[in-house]
Amino acid sequence: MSMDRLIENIVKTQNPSVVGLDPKLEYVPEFIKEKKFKKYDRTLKAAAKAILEFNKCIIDEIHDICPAIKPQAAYYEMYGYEGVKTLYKTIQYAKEKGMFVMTDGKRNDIGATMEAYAAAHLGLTDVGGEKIEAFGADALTVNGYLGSDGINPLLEQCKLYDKGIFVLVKTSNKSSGELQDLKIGDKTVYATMGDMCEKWGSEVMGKYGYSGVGAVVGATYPEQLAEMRAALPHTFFLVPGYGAQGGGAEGVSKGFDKNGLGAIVNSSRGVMCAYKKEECDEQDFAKAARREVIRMKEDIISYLPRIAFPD
Ligand SMILES: O=c1ccn([C@@H]2O[C@H](COP(=O)(O)O)[C@@H](O)[C@H]2O)c(=O)[nH]1
Repeated sequence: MSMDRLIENIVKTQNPSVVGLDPKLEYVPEFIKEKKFKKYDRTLKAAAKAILEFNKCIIDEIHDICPAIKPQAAYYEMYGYEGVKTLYKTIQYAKEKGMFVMTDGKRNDIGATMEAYAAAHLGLTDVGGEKIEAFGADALTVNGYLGSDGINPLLEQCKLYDKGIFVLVKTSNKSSGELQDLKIGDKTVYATMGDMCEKWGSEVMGKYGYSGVGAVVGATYPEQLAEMRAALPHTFFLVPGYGAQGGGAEGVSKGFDKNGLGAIVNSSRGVMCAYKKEECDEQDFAKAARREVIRMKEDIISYLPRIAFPD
């Protein structure tokens, strides 16, 4: 199962964190932008090329110490088809370097449309009998609130092509409680969605005790992370909200199990913009990203047992 590959990368790097590549053009150093503007003018193509160079430089610096990247599709779609091409190239580049790639697309729709999303992001697209990889991520974030019809097509692709999904359970944003904290009987909506993840995941169990169906639980809600960790023993957590959104290492430690596994913590702006925070030479942006990945890893693992495969 793809979550096994993620776990193996985490154990190898001893790092339970993922770098979010959400590259707004304003995060890209001037020297890269100027080079691309000179060649392509101020066009979407120039922006997309600048972002690709930015991403590749960061991946080159971190792939040996970081298990995964999480490109957020919105930041590529905003640059049109050129941006989408950069998303594809970023995914392929990171995979070539051995990183696990989770595309943050938060997709969902009715079953028939979901089959198309599943083929696009996780499986293969049928072109007159030829099966072709469209984007080729290892995992995709999804919205489970349409129920099983929207999840089953993804599970099919997960089984066929060794892929995974992360379902929104308790999101990191301030207003997440407006709906997710409401009660259905004596259970919250997010806990109900968590239970559904365990059920969906039972079809795609991996060898380390976690299934191919993960859950998104925000770093900004440590109590709920602890509650979900106890309630969902087979569900791996993607934990966004560390750093820029205020989540901290002690809080996120509640999402981990006794082997230091069970969760991976995301930081996007914190890593991409580390060079701005450090106020170092912008030519050093990728090295600053590496320093931030190391700082974040040390911060998180200081609250965890040594990361190891389960007995
Ligand atoms: O509940 C959620 C789900 C997804 N996200 C995404 O994670 C990153 C966070 O970026 P930072 O810069 O580290 O704050 C971003 O892609 C969000 O779309 C989330 O924040 N919360």
